[in-house]
Formats: sequence, C-alpha cells, structure tokens
Amino acid sequence: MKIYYEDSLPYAAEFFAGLGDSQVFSHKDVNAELVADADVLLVRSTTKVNAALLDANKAIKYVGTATAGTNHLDKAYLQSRGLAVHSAAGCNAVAVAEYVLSALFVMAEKLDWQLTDKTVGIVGAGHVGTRLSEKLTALGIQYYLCDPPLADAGDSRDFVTMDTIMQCDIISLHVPLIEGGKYNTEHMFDTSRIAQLREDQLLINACRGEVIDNKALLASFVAGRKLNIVLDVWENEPDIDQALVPYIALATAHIAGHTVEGKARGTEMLYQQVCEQFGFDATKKLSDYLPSPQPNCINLDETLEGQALLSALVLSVYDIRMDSAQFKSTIAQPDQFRYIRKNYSIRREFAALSVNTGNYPGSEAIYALGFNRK
Ligand SMILES: NC(=O)C1=CN([C@@H]2O[C@H](COP(=O)(O)OP(=O)(O)OC[C@H]3O[C@@H](n4cnc5c(N)ncnc54)[C@H](O)[C@@H]3O)[C@@H](O)[C@H]2O)C=CC1
Ligand SMILES: O=C(O)C(=O)[C@H](O)COP(=O)(O)O
Repeated sequence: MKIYYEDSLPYAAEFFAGLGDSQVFSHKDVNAELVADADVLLVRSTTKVNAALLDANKAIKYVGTATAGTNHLDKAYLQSRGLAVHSAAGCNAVAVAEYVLSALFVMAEKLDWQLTDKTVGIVGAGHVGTRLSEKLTALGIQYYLCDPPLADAGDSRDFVTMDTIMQCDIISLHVPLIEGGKYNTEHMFDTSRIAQLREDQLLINACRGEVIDNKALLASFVAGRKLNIVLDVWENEPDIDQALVPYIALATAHIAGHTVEGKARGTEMLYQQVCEQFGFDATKKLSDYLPSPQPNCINLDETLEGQALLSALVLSVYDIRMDSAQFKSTIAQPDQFRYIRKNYSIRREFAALSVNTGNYPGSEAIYALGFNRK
C-alpha cells in the first residue's frame, strides 16, 4: 500500500511506518504525477484535492486532511470517485479557543475592558465554538451562540440570531467556508454587516478569510472607520491584500490551530481512520511522540489578581502579540505567509502545563481553563 503524506503533517513518518510504503511530498510542489500511484493521500489545508490532482490516479482508496476545515477538498469530485471526505474535525479546536483567549486579554488591556462586563457572540458552535464557550464560562464571561444548522438539527443549546450577535461587544467567527445555499458563510461579513460594526466592538476571525469581505473591510478603514479587528485568516491566502494588514489590531498567518498538539492530533486522527479502513490495529498514540514542554509548570504571579493575573498566565503560555509583531514586520517579504505557517514555532496547549496556584482563591477557574493542577 502506497501512503503519500504532505511534509507538514507532524509525526506522519512515525505513525504510518509499517502500514505500507510511505512517501513524503512537499506541500510546495505537489502535483498529479507525484501522487499518481497513491493508495492513501494525506494532506493539510494548503493542498487542493480535486480532479486535476487525482484524475490520473486509479489506485486511490483514501483521502484525508489533517485539519478541521475541508474547503480545500473538492467534495463532489471525491464523491464521484467513491471516496469519503476524511478530516480531523476537532483536532485543533482547543488551540483556536486558546488563541482567541490570548487575543481577548491583549485587546482588553488595549481597550481598558473588564471582560466579565462584556458579551461574546460566537458564530459557529461546533468544535471550536464549543471549546471557546467552555473557556469563557470558566472566566465568567457571558457568551451567545449562533449556529442555524445546529439549531435546525435540534441541538438543545440556546442559540441566537445574527442580529443579537451583532449587538455583542466581541464577535468571534468559527464557521466553515460555505459558498452559497441556506447556510452560506462566504462574505458573511459583507459591506452591510461591516458597516453595522461599532467602534467599541471587537471582531475576531479565526476560521476562513473569505467569511469577511476583506476589500469591504479595507474600504471601511480607508474611509476612516476605527474598527477593532483580529485576523488569523485572510482572503486569497497566501497572497493576501497587504494593504489591510496595518489596520488590523492583531494579525497572524493562519496559525490559530497550530499548537504542537493541534497539528499532531490531526495526524493521529488520520492514522486511526486509515487503520480502521484498511484493517490495521491502531497501536500508536500521540503521547508516544509529543515532547514534554519545558518548563511544564508555571508559578502564578501572586502580586496580581483577577483579570490581570489570568491575563498574565494565558499570555505566558501564548502571547499573540509576538506572532502579530512578527507577521506585521515580515509579511511584505516574498512567500512570507506560507513560510510563517510552515515554520511555526512550538506553541503548547494549556493542558500540557501545570500551574502552581499557591493560595490563589480563583484556582478552580485556572483548572477549568484547561491547565493541570501542580
Ligand atoms: N485558523 C485556524 O487555524 C483554524 C481554522 N478553522 C476553521 O474554523 C472552522 C470551524 O472549525 P470547527 O469548529 O472545528 O468546525 P465544526 O464543523 O466543528 O464547526 C463549525 C460550525 O459552524 C456551523 N455553521 C455552519 N454554517 C453556519 C452559519 N451560516 N452560521 C453559523 N454557524 C454555521 C456548523 O453548524 C458547525 O457547528 C473550520 O471549518 C475551519 O475552516 C478550524 C481550525 C483551525
Ligand atoms: O484545521 C483547519 O481548518 C485549519 O485552518 C488549520 O489550522 C490549517 O493548518 P495548515 O493547513 O495551515 O497546516
């Protein structure tokens, strides 16, 4: 069995060793000839899987993306080939939720906000939206969920409309890119909805760039609007409209899901699917490979309390300002968007770390955020 995997799948060599003839390929130059005899094809979001890539391949039996989003897979084409759409849904949901928390604490400091006085509108209540809601609950921050597909499907949670979401102090977008139809998300934030944004609101997009009309957003800024925007994803990646970058409060290169665990869990999930489909025992697990974080225990700064203490803790694990500063200072360099994504530094999830909470009275909130007890 010939297994072809993209070079940006961490631990793929380890997981797929022994399952067949494994072959790594560069995400930069994947083409139909390279994968013409693949039985199994494993990719991430930058490889488009469609007729152009697979028509010449008559052997393919499994295609999987080690990511949550699947908009880079031509689902109709795969269905026409009798192939299921395999993804790693949820693999990096915690990573994105923790990215959003870092952005919230940084923007709260910039805007002099007490987050427990604010409301968060979560658009898309799937894996990421749900993890984010759990972390907001741990922080005592009120949130609302908007997810018409889940509401229509009978999900028992309370959902609100986009009109209510647009009244929230913070709006965080976690929907798939759906182009057209009842649940269209392409340009969900178009000229009209962007015009509704107040200058005392915060909009975060960590799902897909096309969910916000970037041209309309830029036009708003050029017209003098002073909007608070955090973007991890951009239209037309990796060739984004760089004119937009200076206006964005926190700008990153589609790395919200890029914790060590989030990327590696994607590989693990595809390994489990391949083992199931081809009748192998899935004996390997992520913990066999994940390095222990150094240091793995954090001492609280007990000179702080409340939001300041929690902010210091979260930012000690992941400070989005570092990524934003690097992004803004280097994005004009050739191929830089792709370079940042494929060479992203080691960022760990809260669950990899223990916290010595000492006598801090709010320690339960810290554990509810995902940190371990010392
Ligand atoms: N920036 C990054 O690194 C990452 C980005 N993503 C993106 O975020 C998206 C969400 O990730 P997950 O939560 O894991 O996916 P998911 O599929 O678990 O959740 C998406 C939710 O959006 C809902 N939805 C669909 N259309 C909607 C609409 N019109 N209005 C409101 N809700 C709608 C769905 O019902 C679903 O519950 C992914 O599809 C992917 O594009 C995901 C992980 C990492
Ligand atoms: O899982 C998703 O969906 C994402 O957006 C991933 O963060 C994309 O990761 P890469 O494909 O950029 O490695």
